[in-house]
Amino acid sequence: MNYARFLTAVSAARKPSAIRMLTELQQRSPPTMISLAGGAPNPNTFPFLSASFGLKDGQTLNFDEALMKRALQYSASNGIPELLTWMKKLQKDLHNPPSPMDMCVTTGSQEGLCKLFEMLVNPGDNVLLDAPTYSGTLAALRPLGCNLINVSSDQHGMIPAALKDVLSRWDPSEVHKAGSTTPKILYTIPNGGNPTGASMTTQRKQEVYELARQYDMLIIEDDPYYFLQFDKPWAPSFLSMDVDGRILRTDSFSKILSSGLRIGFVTGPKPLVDRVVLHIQASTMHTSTFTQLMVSQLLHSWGQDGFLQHIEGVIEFYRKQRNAMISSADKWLKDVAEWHAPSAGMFLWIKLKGIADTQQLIMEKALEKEVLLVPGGVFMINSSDPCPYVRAAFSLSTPEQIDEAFRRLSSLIKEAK
Ligand SMILES: Cc1ncc(COP(=O)(O)O)c(CNc2cc3ccccc3n(O)c2=O)c1O
Repeated sequence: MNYARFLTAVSAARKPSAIRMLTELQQRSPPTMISLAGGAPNPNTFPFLSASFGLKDGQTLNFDEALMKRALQYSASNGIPELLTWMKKLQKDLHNPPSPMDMCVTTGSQEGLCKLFEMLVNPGDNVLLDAPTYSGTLAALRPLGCNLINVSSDQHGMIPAALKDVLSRWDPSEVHKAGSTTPKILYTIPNGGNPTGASMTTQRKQEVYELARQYDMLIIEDDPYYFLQFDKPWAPSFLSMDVDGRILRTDSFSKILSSGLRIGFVTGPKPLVDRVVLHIQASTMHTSTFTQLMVSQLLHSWGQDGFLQHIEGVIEFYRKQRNAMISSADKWLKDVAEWHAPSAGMFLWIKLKGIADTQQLIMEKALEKEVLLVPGGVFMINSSDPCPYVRAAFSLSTPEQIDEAFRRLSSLIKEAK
């Protein structure tokens, strides 16, 4: 594929940082190399000596003096090699991408999304996505001055017929013409969508991918809830069907290992991942070496089987939480609201009957009743559009708290009518 047409002028202008190149050259050099090049600080001056991390399975991870010095030092912009190697094998084993792919570590998938959008989206570009969608994505896209076009979706994700209808405004044979306004980017959250909890069927993914081929679009597959799919087999990803090299996938450890460690990944064609890394070089330089090493030590100690075994425990937790929320919704909300039980993720998308817009109800009445939810307008392309939905997360509250929260929500809906 020719990726040049997808890059913004800013991204195309990025050049490797000489200093970062030297750092990486030094890190690849034999120990006999004497370097007076890098402006890195001397770790012997750092006050930290060592660290050990107690794990819930009884194991301990240790940073001895030598490892601690490395953990506290600059590292490669695309990520530390041992973490990248482990993750590349996991991606290959889980998705078996049919075309060559590269990866880089990002500070959360939020950084990955932000850098992908800034690499690909020019002011005035038409960008396709299925709203309601993650508010962090809207926050990253809106300032870029692009035209966000909604593609209808339902509890099974983006509707291919709706995408076909939106794309019918353009002639696929003119996609590469200068000045073409045909969308180049499609963004979607394929599993346990935020805020809808929707998961895309395999059939729909295949149809959407074929339309992306027809109109030569890239697909950004934002998939932080991939490991929170409650049922097996896990749905095939867009990456697993990417015969052309048009998928840019963002993964995250936030929902399965830690959100505060800020570890995410971008997976995609090397020419595009390289552009993201050039941006990292000029912005954060790299994700924290310390947290990368901490996670890498854990993953190498667990192995892939241990990692997937941990995931099973996480899935069971969220399945129980989802079941508790659905049971409380059935008990308190069935006369005043509608919803679809999610098969992944941590969110329930609830439509309040007889309420045109939930903003005021949630931001005023619900607070009085001491129940906090997110009004649906937050997730819409036009946040001022009236939205009868609210997002409820079943990740943090106990089943008892969820039940009481829905009792409060039920009473305030009845009072609002
Ligand atoms: C679809 C989708 N894509 C990317 C991300 C970013 O995750 P990262 O890997 O941790 O950077 C997310 C995280 N979503 C949220 C985060 C959050 C953080 C503080 C407080 C509230 C938050 N709420 O509500 C969220 O939905 C997401 O849902």
